[in-house]
Parts: sequence; structure tokens; C-alpha cells
Amino acid sequence: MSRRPVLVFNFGSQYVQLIARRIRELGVYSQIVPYYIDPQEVERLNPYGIIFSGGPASVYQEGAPLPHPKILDLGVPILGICYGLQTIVHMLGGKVERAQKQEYGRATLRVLKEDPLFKGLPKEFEVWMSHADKVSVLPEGFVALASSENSPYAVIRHSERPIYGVQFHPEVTHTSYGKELLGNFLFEVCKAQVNWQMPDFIQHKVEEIRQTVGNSKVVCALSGGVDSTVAAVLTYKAIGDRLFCIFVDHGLLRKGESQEVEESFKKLSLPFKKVDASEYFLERLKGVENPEQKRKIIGHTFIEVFEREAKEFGAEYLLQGTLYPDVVESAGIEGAKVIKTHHNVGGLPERMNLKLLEPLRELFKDEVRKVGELLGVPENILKRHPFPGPGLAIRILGEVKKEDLEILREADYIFIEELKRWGLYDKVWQAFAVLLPVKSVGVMGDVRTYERVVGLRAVDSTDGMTADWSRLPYEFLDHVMRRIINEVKGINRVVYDISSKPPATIEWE
Ligand SMILES: Nc1ncnc2c1ncn2[C@@H]1O[C@H](COP(=O)(O)OP(=O)(O)OP(=O)(O)O)[C@@H](O)[C@H]1O
Ligand SMILES: O=c1[nH]c(=O)c2[nH+]cn([C@@H]3O[C@H](COP(=O)(O)O)[C@@H](O)[C@H]3O)c2[nH]1
Ligand SMILES: NC(=O)CC[C@H](N)C(=O)O
Ligand SMILES: [Mg+2]
Repeated sequence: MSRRPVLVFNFGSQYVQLIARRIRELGVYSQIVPYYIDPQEVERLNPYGIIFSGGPASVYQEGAPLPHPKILDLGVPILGICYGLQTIVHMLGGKVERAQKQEYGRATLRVLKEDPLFKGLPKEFEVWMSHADKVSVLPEGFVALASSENSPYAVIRHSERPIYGVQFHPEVTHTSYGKELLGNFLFEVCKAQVNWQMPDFIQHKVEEIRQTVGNSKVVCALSGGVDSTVAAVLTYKAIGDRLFCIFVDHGLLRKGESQEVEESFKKLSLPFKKVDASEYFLERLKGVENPEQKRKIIGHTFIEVFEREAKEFGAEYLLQGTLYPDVVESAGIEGAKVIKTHHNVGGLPERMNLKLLEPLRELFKDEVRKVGELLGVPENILKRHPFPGPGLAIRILGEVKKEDLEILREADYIFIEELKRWGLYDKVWQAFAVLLPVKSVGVMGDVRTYERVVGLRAVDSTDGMTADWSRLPYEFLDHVMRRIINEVKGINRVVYDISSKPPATIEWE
């Protein structure tokens, strides 16, 4: 089925998928396209509207990415965001230059002029900015619709044509009314029709999987986590018993996890097998301290195991529950920078015998949960906190040793058990313990101790792209600290991580 899309021009922003996702949430089909897309191709797609994303470049630099000039003359409504706004200004004869005061984080937007873009919005609201350049001269025919303290041209439009620009980021959750503003652009300016709902996504993907796979077989890398379970159920719907799920026990799982996953999958009645490769993984990790190296070794070893299993089953495809954040952080899209190598994306070997099938690659975690709900995936799986593929290997800082895995398993188990007991597990997005490679002095029973430190991490997030530390009650933390130090041998100190993402990340490695 062909649908009229809204096109998101990608200028290399970390948030480009977030823009596309907000549009889908508003019920309109959206498609990300390279900024240099041909105007004829745009006309063929017949979009309701176009959004220019932000990006790391500056428009006045040589070689800065700019769209084909005819795009601005197609008569299709355009909204430029940040770099996108700067692009419009630059191309239509205004001026953009390096600002004296750069603007990162919160700012207050003041509406100067009424416009359909602001329908139903207050005259003043908080927005989120992230820019170093600013518009100093507007192109002819443009007016300022709103300003902030540092940006007199925070929202602009052409007085006759439907060309808009915003200096802030309406796509991030920190901008209040960001979604409403995008909605106004879609429905008031572009006059878009609702044409996209989650069930459509499922239908669309099932058809796509059938077409891609044809008569071949597929092995699924199944972790028992949300993403791979949803990917497996979706693919099973498409190809039935030509799917076979492989759960790898790499020796880096949490306490009791291996049995738990096995049991919950028996109930789901998907074709399933557990492979114990723990000795193999641990052997390969011996002596390795560097986090990126650990991640790559794990990624490669996973593939070795899957290739062996696929051969036995006669499969041509490897199904993974890869999500969009795994892809951006591994710099798997044009223009983005490597933050960390996710084992299932950047950690893959260069040559593989299996073709990848990743039906959830464009989605964020909370969207995957919605898909899972519609597919009838049990709640205990959907509500499970994310657990990274490399497992405890990236929560033991430095070299991974067997005895340390035991220590971390016990500490982590206590933390999670208590979160559940206190009714806090479903309130935080993800929680876990990390084992630090430092020793500190303590006194226990009048005796000096010199032992290791455990860090506790709990975060609130919606999509894992940004996160803040959870404000867990002091009494709770106090209780967990006491249990860990009393019950876990080798630990005499517990610390709580209060870093947000950014500037930190959720995992420590
Ligand atoms: N132990 C494992 N055995 C088999 N495949 C795995 C294992 N761990 C991870 N994978 C594969 O790597 C992918 C990425 O892992 P990731 O942790 O992001 O997703 P998940 O485990 O499915 O979900 P969640 O994020 O909720 O833990 C998984 O979707 C799965 O395909
Ligand atoms: O399957 C995975 N393979 C990986 O290599 C990996 N690294 C991080 N994560 C998970 O991704 C989310 C964001 O984590 P970071 O803020 O640490 O990048 C968090 O939920 C992390 O647990 C991973 N998941
Ligand atoms: N976030 C962005 O789009 C930044 C645009 C441009 N690089 C600036 O610093 O102003
Ligand atoms: Mg996982």
C-alpha cells in the first residue's frame, strides 16, 4: 500500500529518527531521506510536508550539506529544525554566523505573532536548544514568529509561502509542547491525514519479512529480552516454523537468568534451543581490559555460535532484536559519531555467512513494547528492564574474571530483588549493579577490611537516548547497601551513580 509520507531530510542529527518517530506517533507515515534527494523523487513521493533535521555542520562552511535549491520551490510545506532552519535562511539569502553566546539546554520561547503553528499553545513555553550558530539576518519575505533570550529568530516563517524554521528541537521530550507544535505543522499547515498506526507497522513488517525471507529459514538470536522476543514473535507470525530461536548462555548472564529464560520460552511455544557457550566466551575474554575490545570479542563470538547453529538448521538469515539506539550509538547511520560499539551492530565481524534480518531497527524501546503488547507478548517479558547483550562483561570494569562475576551476580540480584519488593522495579526504566576495579578501606567488626566497591545505577528514561538518575528513596538505598555489604563477600562499599545521559551513558562501559 502506498501512503503519502512526511519526508525527513537527514542532515546528520542524533535526533533524526526521533523526528520521524514523533510524526508516526501523531499518526502520519514518515520516511527519512538523504538531504541530497532529487526534487523529482520528492515530487514522485508526493509528501504532505518536509522537515529538515538538525546536524553537526555549519551552513557557512565549505561543503556544508545543502538540499537541492528546487526543493524550496516545490510548494510543499517545509519546517527546518536548528541546522534545518539555518539551511533555509542561508539558501534564501539571509545570514547565519557563529553566535557569541551559544545556547545549550533549556530556554524560554516567547510567541510574538499568532500563527497556525502555535494553535492551542501558550504564549510562553520551555524549549530545548542545542546550537552554536545563529541567524543574524532574515531572508526577504520572512518574519520572526517567536524569540528566546539568545535567539531573536527562534521561530520564523515566510509571510506567504508555508516555509517555517525553528531554532529549538521540538522532537525531544525536554521541549514542552514540542509534539503539539509538530502536530500543528502536520495538521494545520500541511493538512495531513492520519494514515499510520502501530497495527499498520506490524502488518507492513510481516509482509516485508515474508518477501525478504522467501522460502529460506531463519535463526533468531534470542536473549529473553524485550527486543528479541518481540522480533521473534513478529517473525513467527510471518514464517512460522521456518524460524528457530537460539538463546546463548555466554556465562555473562545474571543470577538465575538462564533457567528463567528457558522456562518463559517453553510457555511461548516458539521453537527454541539453549546453547551453553560460557567457557568459550570467558576464555576469549581472558586478559582483555578495554571496553571496546570486549564488546567486539563478544560480538564476534556470538556470530560464531549463531553460524554454527544456522548451519545445522539450514538457515540463511540471522534475526536480531536490534533497535535504533543500538544503531546510532554504533555510528551505523550517515554522519553520526561512535559512542559505543553495540555487540549486535558495530561488534559484528566484517565477513558473515548469514544475512541479517532486523525488523525493529527503526524503533525505540517504548515503541517495541507497544508492538509486543499488540502481539500478545506476556507482560513479564515486556516489562523486563533492558539487559545488554554483552551482559555482565560491561558491568565488571576491566578484565572479566569468574570470581568477579559471582560477586556482581549476588550484588545485582539483591538490588533487583529489593526493587521488586519495594514496588520500585516498574517505576525505574533500568537498574543494575556494577563492580568497580578499585579497593577501599573499611572497618567491619572492629577489623580493617580492604575490599571492592559496588556501584548501583538506576535511571529514568523513555527511549534510552537520554536518561536521568532515579531519585530512589534514601531508606531504600540504605537498606540495599546494608544487604549487599552484609551478604556479598568481597564488598565493603556501595556507591550510587547520579550521572545523567548525556554526559554519561547508562552502562559504565
Ligand atoms: N544471550 C543472548 N543469546 C542470543 N542472542 C542475544 C543474547 N543477548 C543478546 N542477543 C541478541 O542481541 C540483540 C540486542 O540485545 P539487546 O539487549 O539490545 O536486546 P534484547 O536483549 O532483545 O532486549 P533488551 O534490550 O530488553 O534486553 C538481541 O535482540 C538479540 O538478538
Ligand atoms: O544489546 C545491547 N548491546 C550492547 O552492546 C549494549 N550497550 C548498551 N546497551 C543498552 O542500551 C541502552 C543504552 O545504553 P548506554 O547509555 O550505555 O549506551 C541501555 O539500556 C544499555 O543497557 C546495549 N544493549
Ligand atoms: N543541533 C544543530 O542542528 C546544530 C546546528 C549547527 N551546527 C549549530 O551549531 O548551530
Ligand atoms: Mg538484552
